[in-house]
Amino acid sequence: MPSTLLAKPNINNLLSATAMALCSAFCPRISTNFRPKPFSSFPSKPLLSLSFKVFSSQATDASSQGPLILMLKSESKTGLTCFISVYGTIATRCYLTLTMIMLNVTDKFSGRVGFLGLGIMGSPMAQNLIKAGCDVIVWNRTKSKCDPLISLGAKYSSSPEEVAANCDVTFAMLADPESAIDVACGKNGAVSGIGPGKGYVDISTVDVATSKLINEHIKARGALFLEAPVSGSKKPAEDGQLIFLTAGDRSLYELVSPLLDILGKSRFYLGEVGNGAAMKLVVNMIMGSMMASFSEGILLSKKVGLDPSVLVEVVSQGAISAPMYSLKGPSMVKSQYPTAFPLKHQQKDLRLALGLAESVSQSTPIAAAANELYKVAKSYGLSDEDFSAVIEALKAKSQDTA
Ligand SMILES: NC(=O)C1=CN([C@@H]2O[C@H](COP(=O)(O)OP(=O)(O)OC[C@H]3O[C@@H](n4cnc5c(N)ncnc54)[C@H](OP(=O)(O)O)[C@@H]3O)[C@@H](O)[C@H]2O)C=CC1
Ligand SMILES: O=CCCC(=O)O
Repeated sequence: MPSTLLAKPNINNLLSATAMALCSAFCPRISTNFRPKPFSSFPSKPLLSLSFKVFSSQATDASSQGPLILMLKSESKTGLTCFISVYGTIATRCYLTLTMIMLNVTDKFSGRVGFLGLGIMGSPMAQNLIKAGCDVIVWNRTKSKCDPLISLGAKYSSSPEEVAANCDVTFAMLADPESAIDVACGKNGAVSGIGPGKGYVDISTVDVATSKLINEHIKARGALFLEAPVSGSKKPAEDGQLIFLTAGDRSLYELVSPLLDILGKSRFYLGEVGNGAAMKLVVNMIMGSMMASFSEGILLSKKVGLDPSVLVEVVSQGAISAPMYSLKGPSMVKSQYPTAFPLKHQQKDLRLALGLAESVSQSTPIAAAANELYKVAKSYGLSDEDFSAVIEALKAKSQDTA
């Protein structure tokens, strides 16, 4: 009997793994093609990373038709107690139902939260915090973008300095290294308002040096710093399904984890400041090259008389399938690029990733070629289109050479 199962951050994986492990332990005769019922009724959001212990069980012999009842209990450091019951009936097939009851949920952040930068990503993130009941103060360079959030209950402050002074923790979601530095360290920047006992969480995608610089300024004021760039785009931001790549002050990470869990589906703590930025740039370097390569494939398939929509379908069923291809492919085939991740930001990330590679003499010829293509796309005025519009740069290149 397994006495301890370490749960992964995703609750569905957790429940599936728990069910399967218990099932195989208690029901040795269950056929190998056993399929558990989908756990769609369980929350898809991560709740906690927990260790489960069997605290009560009643199982009949696997060969009988009787019920299997198993209770697991876990208590987290934050006082959350979680019970999982597993019921099974063994016959020709086994049906499993998992029931999870969450009790004594105390894992929440009660301070005031600042949010700087209300673009494509920042707006839905701030909105999710407000909807979750957080006390939020917003600021954005273009003030009108604050209005929808103020209608939802946010307060407004007229500078990053004021936001940081009035909040326990301040998040920043800005375009690039320059704006991240300006908003944090510039005139009336967050650094001027922050102080001991407060925290600054930069979720913008920036390079390692920028993150370290902001960290130093925040630390010099006696406050705490966490970098926390995100994987996931507009829709995951709206749905609270982002992936956080955090690094920096561990105590601030622990403090804001309940907020990250409102905004995201998982979070990684990667140690020293710079590791989160580096991880994010590596991920986006891969993504930028993938999109450039996918664009070439779509155009080549069309040139040789194939239906690119069929290519998208074929790709989606094979080993190279990726949500990104299924999501963007159909609109790319129609030459439509509704902006979720602006092309200018993808090119910025490739540029920064190439800098990172240069700093350690790592060869990245594919990313370098992709970067050139995004630069061409920018020169065609596609900066604010979705990054999938990079395909237009290839269309133009083929015309040049025809
Ligand atoms: N969109 C996406 O899918 C994802 C984006 N990211 C990253 O998140 C960050 C934000 O992205 P996204 O929301 O898409 O970008 P947007 O371009 O939609 O928003 C950028 C934000 O930065 C502000 N800003 C830009 N320049 C300055 C400046 N000089 N001073 C003050 N504020 C400034 C903008 O203010 P204003 O409204 O006044 O222009 C706006 O609030 C970027 O680093 C991006 O790479 C990460 C994951 C996914
Ligand atoms: O930085 C942008 C990332 C977009 C995504 O992860 O889908």
